[in-house]
Amino acid sequence: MSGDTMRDTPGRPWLPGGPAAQQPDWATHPAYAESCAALESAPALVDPADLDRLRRTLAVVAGGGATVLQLGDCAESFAETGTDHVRTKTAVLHALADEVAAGTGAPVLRVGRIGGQFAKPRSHPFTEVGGVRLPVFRGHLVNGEGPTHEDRAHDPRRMVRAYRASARVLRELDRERSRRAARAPGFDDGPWSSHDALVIDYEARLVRTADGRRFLGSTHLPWLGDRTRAPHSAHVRLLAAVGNPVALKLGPGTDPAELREVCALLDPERTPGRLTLIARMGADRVTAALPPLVAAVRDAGHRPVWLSDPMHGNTVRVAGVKTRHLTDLVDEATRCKHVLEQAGEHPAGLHLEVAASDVTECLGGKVDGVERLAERYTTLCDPRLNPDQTAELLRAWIRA
Ligand SMILES: O=C[C@H](O)[C@H](O)COP(=O)(O)O
Ligand SMILES: C=C(OP(=O)(O)O)C(=O)O
Ligand SMILES: [Mn+2]
Repeated sequence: MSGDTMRDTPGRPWLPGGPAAQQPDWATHPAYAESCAALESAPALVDPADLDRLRRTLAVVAGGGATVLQLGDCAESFAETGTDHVRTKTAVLHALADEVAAGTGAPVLRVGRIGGQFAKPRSHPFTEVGGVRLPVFRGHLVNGEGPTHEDRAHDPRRMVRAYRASARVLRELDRERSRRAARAPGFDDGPWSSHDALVIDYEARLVRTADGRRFLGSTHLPWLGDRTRAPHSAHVRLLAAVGNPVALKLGPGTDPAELREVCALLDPERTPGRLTLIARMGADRVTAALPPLVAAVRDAGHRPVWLSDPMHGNTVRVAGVKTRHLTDLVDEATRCKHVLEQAGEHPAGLHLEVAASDVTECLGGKVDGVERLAERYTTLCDPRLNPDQTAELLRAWIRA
């Protein structure tokens, strides 16, 4: 995106109507209009032909012929979008996916929470740091994590920085996919990008048209979080209007009738590979909460890819620190697998928050006590597994 193009040829935005939860408060910022215009005239970050390719691969997954590993940071950092960072992250994704492929005997589709995972829905708008009340950190697309009012201010210029950071990452993913395709043509296993399509100002201004069809130009596989998937929300209207494969997070409060309504809006033609549903119920709730949802979706004729996110329903505070117990994650992932198998569905894989380095944010494996959490606790938002903990979880899931 060159500066000149950004200013001289403002596009005509397509914007979804409807209420939008969890949005930044920045419409009166002096740089708001200019930042939106910059995005409107910027090229799409993904190729629409790739979106069809990914959808076809997801259709293979939905039919039981492959599994999916979708993982990465809870919140990506602008500071970790250089080529070396991306290569380190994709190397971890491939190493873990290769283990799953060896363990299941089936190909593994590799999807990162990467190349745009810069916006976070939060439980509370404010937080207290050292006795000072500050706006909560909402991801680098919206504000900074520093504990000052200045850093926490919502700044629309960050949308342009997010676009540029995503462009760097996605270019590297494209190169990586081409290298893999040249080495092993056939099953198109990625790595593909995905993120929570949370900030409507950003996402809607990256909607583009190709061959008369709209597509979301910010990522390959956008998902909607558990807090933003209401049937007539701007978020659902946004994803209903674009041709990308799309995903939804489903928490324990998901109502089967409401889910059917959303699935009908997102997947009216029952297109194989269009819809991925990610259960994030909590280890204690998945066995009761998931079966009615599986039945509702299937009875309505959809054939989604079913994934388990065992992270977001199992966050706890231990000695004031946000963490997750690996044992809970194993419990939820394996229970989810059993529920899906009993319902005659393919347990298609896992959606995980994983760091590319040896962090100490979740309890389990070598992180064997609360006192160890402080050693390398570097996440910008939720606690991530390190690669060893992830491998342990994957082995348990494969065995279950
Ligand atoms: O990543 C997901 C959410 O942003 C996160 O779980 C919310 O965390 P919070 O409850 O600390 O706001
Ligand atoms: C916010 C997230 O998840 P959920 O919407 O499931 O809470 C996330 O994946 O980081
Ligand atoms: Mn998270």
